Amino acid sequence: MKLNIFKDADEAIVAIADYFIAVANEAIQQNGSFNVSLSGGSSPKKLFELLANDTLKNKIAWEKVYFFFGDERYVAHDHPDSNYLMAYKALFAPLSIGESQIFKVDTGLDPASAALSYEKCISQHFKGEPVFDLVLLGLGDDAHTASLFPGTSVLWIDEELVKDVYLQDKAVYRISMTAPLINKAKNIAFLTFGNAKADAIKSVLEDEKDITKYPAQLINPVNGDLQWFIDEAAASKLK
Ligand SMILES: O=C(O)[C@H](O)[C@@H](O)[C@H](O)[C@H](O)COP(=O)(O)O
Repeated sequence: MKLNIFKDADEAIVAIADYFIAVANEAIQQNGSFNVSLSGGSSPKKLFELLANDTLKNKIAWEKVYFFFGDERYVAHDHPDSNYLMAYKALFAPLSIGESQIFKVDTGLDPASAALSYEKCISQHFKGEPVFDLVLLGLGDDAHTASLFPGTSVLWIDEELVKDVYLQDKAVYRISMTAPLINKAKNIAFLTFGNAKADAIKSVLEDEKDITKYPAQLINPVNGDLQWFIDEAAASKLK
């Protein structure tokens, strides 16, 4: 695991953008394509916008990139909370990414069927072992990642690749990749910044192992590389 600490969020975002480009080009050179799972929430928005800007957009052969989602809110794709919608506006539309390259969660199905359908979609795409070239992750201030939230049963899944997750406190469903799927990836990278994440990062990286309280501790690639891209504010509680 490599912990990269930057002065501020913008420096962390520039660094992870360069990392994204390097991983993408290595995958495309080796296998002819780049399979990436995008994180949701607000943290990655500026990363996506940076990758799509005039300076960086020509660094990757985007027609060889296939996009998946580490998790999705159980809402329509035009709902403001949709992770797909955020990525569409910040990345897919500016780069004119073809629909055939984007694998959305079918939130038109019931939650359990949406999860099963997404799992089948992933398995069919990889025609076997689903090994992402890169999984981008964020971290919640409660130490969740993707939709692996504290105290949820999805934390104990060791078979399924995708699961529906009911968040009782918010009375909403999420659809999430499971830790076993994420951990198959060749590269996993967290992008996390801001004071609000300092306690969670300290718990995940330095506190006792307790995945019920700190689900992001589940993230441990089987054979791949794990990197954190954080700013000094988020690192402020680390020893
Ligand atoms: O759908 C989501 O919300 C994400 O996948 C989630 O795991 C996110 O990465 C964290 O909650 C951090 O969210 P912020 O980046 O908004 O702080």
